[in-house]
Amino acid sequence: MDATQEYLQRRDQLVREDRALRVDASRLASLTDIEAKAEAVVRATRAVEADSVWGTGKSIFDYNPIDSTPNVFPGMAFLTARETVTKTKLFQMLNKMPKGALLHAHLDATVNVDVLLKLALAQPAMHVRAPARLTTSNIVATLPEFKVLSPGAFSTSSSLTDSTYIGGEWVPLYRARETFDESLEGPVGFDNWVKRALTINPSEAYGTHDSPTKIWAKFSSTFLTCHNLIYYLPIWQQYIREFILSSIDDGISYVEARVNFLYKYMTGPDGLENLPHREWLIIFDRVLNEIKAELKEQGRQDELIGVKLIYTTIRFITPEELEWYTEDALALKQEFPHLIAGFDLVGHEDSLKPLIDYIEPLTKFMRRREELGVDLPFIFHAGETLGDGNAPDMNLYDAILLGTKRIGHGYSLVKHPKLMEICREKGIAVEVCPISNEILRLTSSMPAHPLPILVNHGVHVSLCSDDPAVFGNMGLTFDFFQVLMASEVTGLLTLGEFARDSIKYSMLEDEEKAYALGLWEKRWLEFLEWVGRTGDE
Ligand SMILES: O=c1[nH]cnc2c1ncn2[C@@H]1O[C@H](CO)[C@@H](O)[C@H]1O
Repeated sequence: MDATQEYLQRRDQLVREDRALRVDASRLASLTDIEAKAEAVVRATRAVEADSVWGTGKSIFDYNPIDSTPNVFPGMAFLTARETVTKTKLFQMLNKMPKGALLHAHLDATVNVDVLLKLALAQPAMHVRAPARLTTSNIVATLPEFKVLSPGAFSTSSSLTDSTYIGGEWVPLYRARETFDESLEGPVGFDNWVKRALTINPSEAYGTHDSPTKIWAKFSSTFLTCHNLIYYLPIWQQYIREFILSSIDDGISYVEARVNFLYKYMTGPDGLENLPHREWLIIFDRVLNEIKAELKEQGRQDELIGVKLIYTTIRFITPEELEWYTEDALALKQEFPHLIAGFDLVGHEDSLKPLIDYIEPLTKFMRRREELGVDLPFIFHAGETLGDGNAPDMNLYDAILLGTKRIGHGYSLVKHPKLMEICREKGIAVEVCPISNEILRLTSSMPAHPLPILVNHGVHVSLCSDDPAVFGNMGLTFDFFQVLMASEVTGLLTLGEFARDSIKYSMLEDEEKAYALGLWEKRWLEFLEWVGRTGDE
């Protein structure tokens, strides 16, 4: 062997050793022909598009002081890349991939805003108002407010833009849209006004609100605005249906969705806000069963394993108030054991209460769980921060000590070698939300995201969309795409490993899990074969 050959061998060996802990290491060690072929097709497609779609075609020696061509690169900021992404061959391939489970999504932000608006417009009881008549000069600075009024109390007011509109008056939603003034672009202008309030746009994320705290102010306002649209039973039941069906369309076969139980009641068909949490679950169960029955009729029952809910409330409540919620969650779990998967506290970690502030009610909850023999695990958000040793970063220690089954986000986990080791040993997977982290300004783009650090340390992850209606990353294809573009080590088979892990680290019972994995493996194999064939075309 000559010196070069020997060097190359040592080089290969070092790379292998360095990558030995990776979550995909054992799978990559021996590939079937089908796996190897699909992997090669995806890598080749990515390489071509890295140039043809995401390249600038310029060398670093081509300096032009007034260059204004757009700044494109693989894994670039999602909101400016989105349209281009959807046109790529790679995206179209990934769209067909069986994704496994979606383990981290806040139900309030899971239905496309166009669809939500359409559902709301069909409800005569849904009203909208603004603090003053809307004009070209105030519309951008004004947020809509929605409310369901009781049948006897419908408003006769007809326009938000007419000179007769008195600020604060309710207008039926569909009428406010029909009468929206031409100077504000009529009904289309109305739709855009509502949609702007429910989503984050690129100029906010990358311009005016380019810091975690500023973008969270916008982000929080989207939840306040959409609440009254969603938590009206006639809409809610259609909303859930839409969420489940659109997830199936994206190749997701199982979901654990976080539901915000902060508000104690939802508005019923009579316009009264009086439906308690258990009614929500009764409806949820009904919608889920209807969908399962329809799928079965169509011979598609294998496309949906199920949907479970993670009980959440928000980290601004007092520790005393938390006791009400933990008791509520325990009661719901006892009544609907098949529907409730876990318990979590959500909201902006940087500014709200850390887990340690709730340690009394949380340990009391653990005792109560034991007494009642109820299996209701913690699945905590923790470490969704840029901080190092600050309160949200310290949430990671508490989440782990409290026995969390998974970690939501865990963005700062890579700073903690001991905690990563514990995650590895105890099988605590991290719900990584790549696009969410980028839009909420923790990372400027995907190449700067810490995901490869977790993967290289052998910490298991599942990729998640978090709040797709607000970010525009509906389904899981966008998150899988961004991750694939941002690493040369990660390939299709790594994505497959993430999908497999999303089922393995779900809260499904052992038997359900084995069944779900079996179905996924079957679809995965068909998908790999299909990808391979596209390489022959
Ligand atoms: O990424 C996140 N981290 C923490 N909390 C979140 C995130 N996305 C949404 N919510 C919280 O979930 C509630 C709706 O269910 C919202 O109030 C929002 O604050």
